Formats: sequence, structure tokens, C-alpha cells
Amino acid sequence: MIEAADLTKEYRGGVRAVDGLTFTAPAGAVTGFLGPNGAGKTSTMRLVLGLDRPTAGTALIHGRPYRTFEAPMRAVGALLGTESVPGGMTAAAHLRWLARAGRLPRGRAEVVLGMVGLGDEAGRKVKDFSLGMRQRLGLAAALLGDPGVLVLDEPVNGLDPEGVRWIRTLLRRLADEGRTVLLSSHLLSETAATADRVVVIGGGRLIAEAGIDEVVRRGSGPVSVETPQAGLLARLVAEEGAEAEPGPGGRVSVRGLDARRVGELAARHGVVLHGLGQESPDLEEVFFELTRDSARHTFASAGMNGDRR
Ligand SMILES: Nc1ncnc2c1ncn2[C@@H]1O[C@H](COP(=O)(O)OP(=O)(O)OP(=O)(O)O)[C@@H](O)[C@H]1O
Repeated sequence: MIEAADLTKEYRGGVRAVDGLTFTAPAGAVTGFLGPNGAGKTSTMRLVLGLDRPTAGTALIHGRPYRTFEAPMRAVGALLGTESVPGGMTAAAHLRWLARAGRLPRGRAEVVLGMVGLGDEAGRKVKDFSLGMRQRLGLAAALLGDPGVLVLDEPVNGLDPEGVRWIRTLLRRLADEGRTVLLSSHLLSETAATADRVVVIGGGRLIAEAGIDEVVRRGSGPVSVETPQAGLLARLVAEEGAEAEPGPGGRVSVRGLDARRVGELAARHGVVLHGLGQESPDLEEVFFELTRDSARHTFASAGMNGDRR
């Protein structure tokens, strides 16, 4: 389990990247960690991993700060970017080197290469790897110590559709085994397919912490209607104070009334319906709505403080 309590990070120059943030990533679940660019996701993950010290508050893993673990690689696996892998090394040599540094059994390198689908590339130099292969290698490094907690910053970056499906299945399995998975992303649609719950932040602050179903429900999509009397239906919908947007082929998209009320309204006025259904929500729209105000704030303060890092 990961627990952040009143976690705050103010960088030199006064940027408050994380601002009194409290959330939990429980064991046995994939927790999506979401926020627009600059929301403070990476900063939070760095605090959880003991790479930076918080200005205030705490970030605990299994009730302890990361720095107090004697064998941290066995407790926590992290993927924070792939730049640090030396290109001249082979994938296997890199992982063996990491295993030695973490006092892990040498054979783990081959095991994790197999787990991430790089078994056949073990002898290839990392500089010849594609971005997607580097992501897989980074994940292999995170899994090296067979840790109970995984902290992954945008692990889907650079993966092709097959890779995206693969990582979803892998993360699901790891969570089902009882591990804690914290997974950052700036796309709700991408996270919804993998995560059980989400922690949404903006401007360093908590915006929402909820089950993914709850977040998705908040953004129920429009009702799609097919009728030969589109004009009449649109007028009736408008009279109810809702919005109707006519489309091609007698289709009307209705916002502000659910499918049942649209059906009843049509029946009351003898409007013939050829189709009626609730469209699935546009998750990025939900995300945008949730984070809109904080994004404005973040962009304003980023502008005042110049370049990042
Ligand atoms: N080392 C640093 N020094 C000063 N400011 C920093 C530093 N690292 C990050 N920031 C600032 O802190 C804020 C949060 O950045 P952070 O990288 O944590 O956000 P993020 O949610 O991970 O964004 P992205 O999705 O773009 O990676 C930004 O305003 C950024 O410019």
C-alpha cells in the first residue's frame, strides 16, 4: 500500500508542485494517477520513491518511508523514464548489473526479460532498442526484485497497440496477485481500461479519488435517437430545457435527458423512433471537466516561473 498524507513539495523558486496531497493506493489494485501536464504526478512519484524530500507531509510504502527499506528493490519497483539506461550494454547485462547492485539472484534478469517479452532480445545492445522496447526493459528492471509495490510513470508511452494490451494484462495480473500498482497517465480513457480506481490531481492538489466506475458514471454521454421526425423531436427536447443536435440520417443527439425520458417524451407526442440508446461517455471530456480549473491555474503559474526543471 502507498499512502500520501498532506504531501507537499515546493521547489526552489517557489513552484509548489505538490500541495497538501492525501491519497491511498491500496494493495491488490491498479490505481490510476491522473492529471494534466504539470499537475505534479512525477513530483509525487519522486517523493514516494524517496528521490526528493517533501517540504511537508509524508509518503509511505507499507507504512514506512522508502528510504528506510534495507532491500528497496524487493519492496518497490519503479519506472520513471528510460533515459538512464546505458546504450552500450546489452539488455541482459544491464539487468544483471542492477540485480547485483540490489543483491538479487543473478537469474532474475532472464526471468524478467521473459516476463516483458524481451527474452529473444537479451543479447542486443540497448542503444538499438525502440522506444517501446526500452519501456519494456524499464518495466523488467522494475520487476527485478519481485516487489509488492510498483510505481510506474506513464508506462504506456511509446508502446504500440499490441504493447498497450500486453501491459494492461500484465498490470492486471500483478494487482490480482495482491501487489500495489500506481500508474500515472494524462489520459483517462487509457487508464479506465486498466485501473480499478483513480486519483486525479491538478495544480498539485487532489481533485478526485474514486472507483473508476464512479468517475465514468459522472460523464454519461448523450442519448442517440434515430427518427423520421427529427425536427419535431428536436423542438420537443428544447421545450424540456435540454439540448438536441440533429445529425445525418434522421439522427439526433440529445444532452440533458436520459434515454428513458427521451422515449417517454416521444411516445407522448406520437413521434416514431427507429433507434434510441445511451452513448458511452467521452472520458477525456470527463477528465477535462474535472481538471479544467486546476489546469488554468497550473498553466498560469508555470508561465510565471519559466521553464520546467
Ligand atoms: N526540479 C524542479 N524544479 C522546479 N520546478 C519543477 C521541478 N520539477 C517539476 N517542476 C514543476 O512542478 C510542476 C509539476 O511538475 P510534474 O513534472 O510533477 O508534473 P506532471 O504531472 O508529472 O506533468 P507531466 O504530465 O507533464 O509529466 C510543474 O509546474 C513543473 O514545472
